[in-house]
Amino acid sequence: MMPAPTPAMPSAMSSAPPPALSSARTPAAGPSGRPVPAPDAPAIDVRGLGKDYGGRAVVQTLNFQVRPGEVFGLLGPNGAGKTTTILMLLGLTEATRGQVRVLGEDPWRNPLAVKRQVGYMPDSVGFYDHLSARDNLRYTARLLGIPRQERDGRIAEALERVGLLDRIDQRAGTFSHGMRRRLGLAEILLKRAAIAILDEPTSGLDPQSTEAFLRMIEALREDGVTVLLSSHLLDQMQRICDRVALFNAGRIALMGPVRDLARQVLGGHSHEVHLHADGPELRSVLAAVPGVGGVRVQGPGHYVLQAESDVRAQAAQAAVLAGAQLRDLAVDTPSLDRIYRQTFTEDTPT
Ligand SMILES: Nc1ncnc2c1ncn2[C@@H]1O[C@H](COP(=O)(O)OP(=O)(O)OP(=O)(O)O)[C@@H](O)[C@H]1O
Repeated sequence: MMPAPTPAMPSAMSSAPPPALSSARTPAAGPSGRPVPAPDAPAIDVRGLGKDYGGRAVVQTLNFQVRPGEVFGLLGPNGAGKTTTILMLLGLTEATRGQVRVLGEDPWRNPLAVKRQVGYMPDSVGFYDHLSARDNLRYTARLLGIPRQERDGRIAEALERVGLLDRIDQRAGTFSHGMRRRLGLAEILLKRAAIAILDEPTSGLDPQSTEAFLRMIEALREDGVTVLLSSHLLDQMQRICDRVALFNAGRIALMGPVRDLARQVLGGHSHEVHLHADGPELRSVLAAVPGVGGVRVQGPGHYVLQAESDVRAQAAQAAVLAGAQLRDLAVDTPSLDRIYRQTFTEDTPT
């Protein structure tokens, strides 16, 4: 493969075989003789997974499943254990405990079977700097065994999708950080991987490049690719992830769709409506608006409504009918950053 700064794939397994995962496979065998994953099996199935370095658990005991076609985010601060988890999913480092199946395969026992179907973009993408984008991808295409007559067409298609077709003959060594990331994604597209694993995909990108990259990840989802990504940029990822696992100190502290996490952490509500109005005491009027679960007064004439949905219109109408003069109205759906901060300041794991 290309000279990415990642450890080499292990060629043999060195631990006792783990017990079979309960639902990840059907007993049927495919043409290779290997078990074929059931159609409803998770794309990635992680059970009790952990990793120790020097006697210290850097990944504790993870349990999560990623469904086919889902965009799943492993999110948390630097050093939380996200990259170590990804390396275990790829069979690039051996788990100390627990089990992983990627498309029904054990990545430590069958790293090549996993590698065939999984595209990986590491935190720092490595290419042959003296070669053009086209030649870097030709090299990859040869390693992937893509038939010669298909290679150039697929390379052009992949580069077009990441917006690098006009740079096809430019040397990778002259590419900016953002362009290298896009070239990394082109490699995954070239491979037609069923799963894309992206480590910190938008780290170091300016806002415009970040936006472009997020759209490219959304396009992967539209293609039915399962995406697992890691990031410490929680708010950027909140938009594109179907579900997130929030990491803290090697553990998943919260997992689910962002809106569910907001409900869990913010007292059962997913929206806050801020209403500023001059006039009579409005608290009881606003509390009676359908869908409002609670009202707090945050300052003079500043009411905060906790609700299950965006109730701005109903709240404004109720305030005006009660004789108030509306000054400002806004809705706030809590950001992942806020959920994270709130969780870990109130409940800091040891
Ligand atoms: N090969 C190693 N030997 C010893 N400790 C390691 C090794 N690799 C990672 N660690 C430690 O494991 C912990 C988790 O690191 P990891 O890289 O998985 O975190 P991360 O969440 O991906 O953060 P980052 O985004 O900074 O990479 C850190 O404390 C790190 O120092």
